Amino acid sequence: MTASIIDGRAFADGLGRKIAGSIPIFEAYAGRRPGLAVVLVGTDPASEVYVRSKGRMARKLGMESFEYVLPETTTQDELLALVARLNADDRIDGILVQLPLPKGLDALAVVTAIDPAKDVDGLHPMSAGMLASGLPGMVSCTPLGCIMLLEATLGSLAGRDAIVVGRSILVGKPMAQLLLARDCTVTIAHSRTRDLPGKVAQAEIVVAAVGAAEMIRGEWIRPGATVIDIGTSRIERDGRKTLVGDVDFAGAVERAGAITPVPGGVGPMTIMTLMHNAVIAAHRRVGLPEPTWR
Ligand SMILES: NC(=O)C1=CN([C@@H]2O[C@H](COP(=O)(O)OP(=O)(O)OC[C@H]3O[C@@H](n4cnc5c(N)ncnc54)[C@H](OP(=O)(O)O)[C@@H]3O)[C@@H](O)[C@H]2O)C=CC1
Ligand SMILES: Nc1nc(=O)c2c([nH]1)NC[C@@H]1CN(c3ccc(C(=O)N[C@@H](CCC(=O)O)C(=O)O)cc3)C=[N+]21
Repeated sequence: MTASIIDGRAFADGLGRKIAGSIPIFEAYAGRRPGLAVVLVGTDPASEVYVRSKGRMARKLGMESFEYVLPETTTQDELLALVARLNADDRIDGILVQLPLPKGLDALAVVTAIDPAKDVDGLHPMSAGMLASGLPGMVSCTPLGCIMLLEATLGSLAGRDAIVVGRSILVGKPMAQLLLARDCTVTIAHSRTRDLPGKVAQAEIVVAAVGAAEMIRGEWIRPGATVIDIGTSRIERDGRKTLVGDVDFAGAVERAGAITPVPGGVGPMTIMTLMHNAVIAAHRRVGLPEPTWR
């Protein structure tokens, strides 16, 4: 069996067209465009690329983009002051603080300072609690994009056995919550999990969010399973730098029913679901009914 490839880029393009279509309607009502603020502290080159592409996409869809690049030496108080200013700024509907932060800065304290109504990353404890309670809060972009890809591939997820490898606040935990809310039976694996290969082998849905290049081997995959690869690692292969996922793609593609590639799978969806969340937040903030794009 050779897996079908889940084309995250094409799916993201389609979602982007729908989001762009809703923005003139918002603008006519609110008298402004939805605004997204992205904050980057320090000069990590990969983060700079992502922050720039987020700003570019926001403008392309017709939103207003506010980008803040702060020096590595920024203090906790300075960062909190910026967050407070963004919270108070009515032109801004969504705030994303790119993680990880430089050493010495307390990410949880910064994230907790964000107005939950503007928490487009779904990182605030209030957002996590809303998700766990089944209430309409902001849902972390990456897991949201993965759910959209899974439902587009499989239809209903109800009753399926799913494993999420990784339990971070940004990715693994909200991913597991979203699968649970769609009536999957969910296993959450992490660095202390025993017999990961055996547990992966039972799953009809495998979501990998570890950050370890190709650690999930093709032989582990249950034949016909749907594989969503969130990980992105830059490695050197045959003397060239390449971007690979957490899944051994070449092996898994021989067994899976469907699989996301890296690049071109979850990554482009993450950027688009960030736009999605910013536009949803904008509608909620001005009291407009939320558009439904699915
Ligand atoms: N494509 C995209 O849009 C995005 C990609 N990413 C990528 O996804 C990956 C994960 O990101 P993130 O969740 O933030 O990373 P974290 O480092 O915060 O979390 C990694 C998780 O993997 C677990 N883990 C580590 N080693 C193993 C192992 N050997 N076996 C099983 N589990 C293990 C850790 O377990 P423990 O809790 O026990 O330490 C932890 O829960 C990264 O590569 C990141 O770059 C992230 C966001 C968006
Ligand atoms: N607060 C916060 N929220 C995040 O969502 C967040 C973050 N911090 N820190 C870093 C991770 C990583 N992340 C990615 C986004 C897009 C691609 C992406 O577009 N990848 C392309 C490839 C891009 C390339 O070639 O480098 C793809 O997979 O096709 C990847 C990774 C968001 N993250």
